Amino acid sequence: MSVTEQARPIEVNQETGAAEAAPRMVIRDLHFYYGNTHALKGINLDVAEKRVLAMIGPSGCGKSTLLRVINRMYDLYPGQRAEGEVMLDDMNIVGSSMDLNTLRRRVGMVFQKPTPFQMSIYDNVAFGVKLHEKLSRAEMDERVQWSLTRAALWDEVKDRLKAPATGMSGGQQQRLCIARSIAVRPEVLLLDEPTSALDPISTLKIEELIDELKKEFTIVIVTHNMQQAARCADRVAFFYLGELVEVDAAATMFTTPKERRTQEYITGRFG
Ligand SMILES: Nc1ncnc2c1ncn2[C@@H]1O[C@H](COP(=O)(O)OP(=O)(O)OP(=O)(O)O)[C@@H](O)[C@H]1O
Repeated sequence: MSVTEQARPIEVNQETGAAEAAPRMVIRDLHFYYGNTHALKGINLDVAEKRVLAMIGPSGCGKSTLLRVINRMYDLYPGQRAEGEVMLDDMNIVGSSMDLNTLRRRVGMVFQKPTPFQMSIYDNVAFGVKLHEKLSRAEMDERVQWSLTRAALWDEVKDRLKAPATGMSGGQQQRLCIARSIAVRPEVLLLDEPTSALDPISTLKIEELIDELKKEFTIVIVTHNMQQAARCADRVAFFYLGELVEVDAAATMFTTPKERRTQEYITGRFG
């Protein structure tokens, strides 16, 4: 039996005995190298469907690297390589069998700093959709509205869809980037410190949005903010020096972590 097959059974919560959500993505024995730097060391992790998984850990522990592997962004850089499995259905993202266009449609990514394109609000959202689908004008209008509504932005921008996206506030730009990502209807949404450049009110809006989005999408968020992880995540994974130290339900992780290093990190003793 392969390691992937072993991972398939639905997890059971040890305390309640209830079945957890089935894994949408299954990561097995994943290693990543930047040249000679061994940045991820044998990661095993299930990402449950329509749940929020937060990845936490001190700077340099490999959180962003893991997101980059899931989206195969390292493909562009010679000298960077991944070994192991990141299974989405029966496709290994790390292998070259999944074509990059398909991967980008199925797995969306939002970065730390808002990165709107130099085009109108409407075109920002429609851009990725045009690459993957042939929609009529009316269908595209509907998709743009659907995405902006889900990103909690529609009411703020519906009267200025043709205005340049660069004229929006930082918080609005970040919600636009989320709208752009979900417009292609990905299965998994990766958020790399999505609120670190935002003010508290915009941060709160994005956190509320994450709570809504998980009804339809599987979400992985990297955050340095423990309160944010506690507020948004169903499960939390703690990384240290390229290893996954511990993963558990958010409530358990922040009250009774099993490992001393986790305890020290979440109580602010290092990192
Ligand atoms: N382009 C690169 N070339 C070489 N080493 C890199 C590169 N990017 C990251 N690393 C190394 O890989 C390790 C993991 O880095 P990564 O950026 O994934 O950490 P992180 O946990 O996301 O950190 P942060 O919280 O500061 O963003 C670190 O040791 C880092 O120095």
